[in-house]
Amino acid sequence: MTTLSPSKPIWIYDTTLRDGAQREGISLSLDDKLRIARRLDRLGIPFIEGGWPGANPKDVQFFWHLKEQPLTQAALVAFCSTRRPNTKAAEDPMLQAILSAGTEWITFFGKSWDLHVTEGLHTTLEENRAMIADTAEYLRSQGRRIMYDAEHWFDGYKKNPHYALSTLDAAVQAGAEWVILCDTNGGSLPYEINAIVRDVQAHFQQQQYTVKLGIHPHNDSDTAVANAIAAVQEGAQMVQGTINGYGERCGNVNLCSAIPNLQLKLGYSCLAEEQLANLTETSRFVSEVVNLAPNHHAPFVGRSAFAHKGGIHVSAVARNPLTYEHLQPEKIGNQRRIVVSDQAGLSNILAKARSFGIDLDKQNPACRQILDRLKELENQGYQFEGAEASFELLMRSTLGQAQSWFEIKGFNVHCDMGASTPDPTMTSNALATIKVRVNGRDFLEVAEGNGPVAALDAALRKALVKFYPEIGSFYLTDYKVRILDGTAGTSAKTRVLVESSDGLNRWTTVGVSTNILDASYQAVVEGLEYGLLFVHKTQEKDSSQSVNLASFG
Ligand SMILES: CC(=O)SCCNC(=O)CCNC(=O)[C@H](O)C(C)(C)COP(=O)(O)OP(=O)(O)OC[C@H]1O[C@@H](n2cnc3c(N)ncnc32)[C@H](O)[C@@H]1OP(=O)(O)O
Ligand SMILES: CC(=O)C(=O)O
Repeated sequence: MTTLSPSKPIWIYDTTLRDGAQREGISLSLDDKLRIARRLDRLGIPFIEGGWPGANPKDVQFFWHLKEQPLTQAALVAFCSTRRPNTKAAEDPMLQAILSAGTEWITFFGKSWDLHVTEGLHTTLEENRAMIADTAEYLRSQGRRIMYDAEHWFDGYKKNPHYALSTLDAAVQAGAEWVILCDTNGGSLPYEINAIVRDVQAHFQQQQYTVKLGIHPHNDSDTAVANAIAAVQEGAQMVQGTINGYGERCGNVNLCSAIPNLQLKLGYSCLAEEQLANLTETSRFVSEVVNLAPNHHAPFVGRSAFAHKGGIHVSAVARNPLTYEHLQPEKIGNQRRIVVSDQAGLSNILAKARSFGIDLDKQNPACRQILDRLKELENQGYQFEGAEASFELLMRSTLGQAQSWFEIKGFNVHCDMGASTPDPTMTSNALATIKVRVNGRDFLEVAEGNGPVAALDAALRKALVKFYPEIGSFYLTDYKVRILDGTAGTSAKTRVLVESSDGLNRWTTVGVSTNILDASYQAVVEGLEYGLLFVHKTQEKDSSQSVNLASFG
């Protein structure tokens, strides 16, 4: 079991695999669930809720897999509801399925709000209390440890505090070790959380309960993180939430924000310090597995969370990062980024040069030339913040450091779009001819493609791969087109962003023209040039390292 520092421990309970999977657009396979569980286990999350065994075959298999090959640190938790009204807990098939999952811990949820009891469950207030107590007692009698999720706690308490508190009494007196107050509809604001958690603490003290308290906020009012913090400040010791805030409707509390706020700002202990530095990677891993694009602007873990764009900011951050950063990005495994755009100043150029391994000094007049060229091109429609490879090529060419790998002497693309009903078996409808000069000699190449850009790209590679075999491993991973002046109709200027890869690294280049083919051509050519530059830079670095090592040998 995970051990936390004794100073102000907060138990993090992850429900990405259950409540997170209730988000529209997420559909996890068994393998996805297992991969996420193991990653959260490595991160040191103490409680991982795996799902609702019995609700679907996948969740049954998930618990079965983890029974065979258990997690190493975390306690795996099975989730379910109370028994059905007017039945016996021992005869409830759903509770039998939960027990078969074989976990030490079980979380079950019950109704706190009288409206839900009478209108949702269609039963009496008394029977609902009995359902809670019987479920806890039965699961306890089977040797399990119990957490009780008080569904709709805050709404229920606001409407009928006396009845709501009596449902908690039922759970605690029947042996629940934790009571978790759920803001199920996500409508509460932090001041309400403060006041209500304080009332619950007072009630528990009066009853001399030793049960521990947790919070499970949803984000419908965009205050889930603030609500979790408010509850913790009133004495809650557990936060139930999800990675990246995934969850039904607007999501659950985002653990990637709650954890660093609690730990780095308020001095609570949620994760081991060295594990906190894996939070960014975990956030991105989970977004990859659930197949949702990461939110670049997410606080703490987003790609842009520490990205500086304005020249004034970059200049100050270069002197002292505290000027525009609320904490050190490395603490949660993120990193500072400097973005180049028409909002840049010389400081952005210098910072970028450093990151490219280019030795550049503010006194060098080329520095201002690069900045002016950047602003002029951005004014024409280029966008370098999303195309850093093109910016490195621009910088090197202004500094006279560009290597001439090849020169395009001309190209021609022919598209055959004549057929009124396209033949689905036809893989090619475009033909590109290109003349390229390499090492002082001209070469003519022809290639087909299923579109003009594909044909041009194929012809170019065919001409170059003889000289630069590494080009054989480059491929296009993304192609984006944006119309820059929408009112100009089909004669509008277009910006094309091309992302290329060598299987390990990715880089993006940009082209702008009123002719979409010309814009694509610029971006594709720069993609190949940058790929060659990158491969050669890496080889030089590797060989200089081996020379250094040899000199130590
Ligand atoms: C706040 C939360 O996030 S709670 C978790 C919500 N998550 C899910 O619902 C996902 C998993 N759910 C499921 O797979 C299914 O809904 C199941 C297997 C649980 C139940 O399926 P079904 O038997 O077909 O019932 P259905 O989904 O239509 O309705 C839910 C039933 O649970 C009952 N129920 C709701 N809350 C509770 C509770 N706390 N205790 C006992 N029963 C409850 C409802 O009254 C309803 O009963 P009814 O069938 O007698 O009308
Ligand atoms: C239990 C739960 O997920 C909720 O009330 O939101």
